[in-house]
Amino acid sequence: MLKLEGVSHSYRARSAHFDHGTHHVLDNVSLSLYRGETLGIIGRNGAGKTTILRLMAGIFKPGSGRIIRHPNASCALLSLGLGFQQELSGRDNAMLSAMLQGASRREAAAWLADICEFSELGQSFDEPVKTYSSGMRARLGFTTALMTRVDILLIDEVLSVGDARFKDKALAAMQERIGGDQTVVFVSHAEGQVRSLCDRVLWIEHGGVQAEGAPAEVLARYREVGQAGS
Ligand SMILES: Nc1ncnc2c1ncn2[C@@H]1O[C@H](COP(=O)(O)OP(=O)(O)OP(=O)(O)O)[C@@H](O)[C@H]1O
Repeated sequence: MLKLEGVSHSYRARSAHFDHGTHHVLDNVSLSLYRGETLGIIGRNGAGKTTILRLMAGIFKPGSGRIIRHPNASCALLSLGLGFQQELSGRDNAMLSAMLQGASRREAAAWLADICEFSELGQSFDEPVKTYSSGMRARLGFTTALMTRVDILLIDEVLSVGDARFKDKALAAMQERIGGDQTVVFVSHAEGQVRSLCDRVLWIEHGGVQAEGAPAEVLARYREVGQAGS
């Protein structure tokens, strides 16, 4: 569905600690994403997980290497920090999402009703998003994500916030969605979620892939190294 071939990515850095003002985040990373699988990406804070998702989504272009996406495969990045128009209400943001995905008027109306119900935002659904708490944003972000119909779903930590009851409900709904033929890349620090949702896991560190394989094995190695380093 999607392939990264020898991809490198750097950011401009203000600090002189970085190489001539350049912060090299990914160095020659190659990976393949297969149709219908859920690929987990783990790694410490700052390892480059979000950067990989943004490259996959086409938000960034790689400094070098190639990103090859299956022709006609649609792709959406679901991230809590991205995507909402702060001045608009939850409803208008959801409407915008539906329209961007080419929904008809009837589909959009059904979509709004579903988002309103699942997110349990009540009257706040019609308030501007800028007035939402982080948990409310998470509910809107997750629910909009859940209703999104795309070939490749890139999920950046959207299941990690919110209260415990909503998190359980969200996880169950995502599990059902992933169980179908949805192709997913799932970035999370929540090991339990990675283990239960993913078919395969990639561990990113020091600019490259440290390990790749079955979730239990990769998580065990990741934990071992984390403990040795602490
Ligand atoms: N826009 C940017 N400009 C400069 N540096 C950036 C930018 N975005 C990310 N970085 C740096 O690139 C590195 C990788 O960031 P990234 O967000 O991809 O990490 P991450 O693995 O998703 O981390 P986390 O687990 O904390 O979300 C970090 O050191 C970060 O400071």
